[in-house]
Amino acid sequence: MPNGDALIDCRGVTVRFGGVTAISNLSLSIREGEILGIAGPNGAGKTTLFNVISGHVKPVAGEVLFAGERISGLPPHKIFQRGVARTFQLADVITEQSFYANVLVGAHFAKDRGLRGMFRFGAGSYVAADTAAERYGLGNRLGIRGGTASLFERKMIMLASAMAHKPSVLLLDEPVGGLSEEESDTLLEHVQRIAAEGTTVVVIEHVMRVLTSVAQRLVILNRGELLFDGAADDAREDKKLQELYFGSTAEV
Ligand SMILES: Nc1ncnc2c1ncn2[C@@H]1O[C@H](COP(=O)(O)OP(=O)(O)OP(=O)(O)O)[C@@H](O)[C@H]1O
Repeated sequence: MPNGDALIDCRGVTVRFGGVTAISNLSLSIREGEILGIAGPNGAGKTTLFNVISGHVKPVAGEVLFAGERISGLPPHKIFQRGVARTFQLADVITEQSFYANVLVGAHFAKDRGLRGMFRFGAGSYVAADTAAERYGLGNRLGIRGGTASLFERKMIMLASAMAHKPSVLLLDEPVGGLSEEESDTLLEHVQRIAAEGTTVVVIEHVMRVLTSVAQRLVILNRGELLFDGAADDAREDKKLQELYFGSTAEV
């Protein structure tokens, strides 16, 4: 359960791409232990927000704090090593390497091993990769080449490698997009378990009924600004949202 402390604090974050303002002076706290859902129409700035938190995009103004320390400005691998892991909207794997090697890479680079340790997989990485591969249902396909993985398998490989060293925060960018109902349910069960075991989870998802089935709190972005921040149950009652979001293109 959330204990209410802000684990990630975005303060006045602005991101621009040329003339496009993707995020505009956004302040948002992600509380320790919660599952936070993020929704919003196409181009609202959801993925950009993840990119700022994970260090893939630098804000032109504002800052991001993790556990009270500024992480904006750090490179992505340093932020990952601090305990902020993520998955990507496009489920990508190393196609020429096995399922196992893909997970092992995540397990290895989740820790800062210094210059010498960086080039050698140690026992700790293997143990973490073994455990994560088993946990995320990859145990009987470890030797298979990544390039042959189905969409669901690619998503599970990404999840296993993000989770191998039990990060404090997991950012999931449209984790169930393209999956069958059964595959979505399996993935969402993993998400619930990850949260129950103490990792703070942030999920971007378009389909509101998927989002409200896992998230206690919802943030809705529109044109880079915060449109709603509150209990998932209250989102449907919000008049502004009904007009701008539920009434238009969003699948409910
Ligand atoms: N690397 C980039 N270069 C230029 N413009 C970008 C870049 N990344 C995002 N944008 C623009 O920033 C805005 C926000 O994009 P973002 O991908 O964050 O939205 P989103 O809410 O995740 O959308 P979707 O639901 O379609 O994934 C959009 O106008 C997008 O075109």
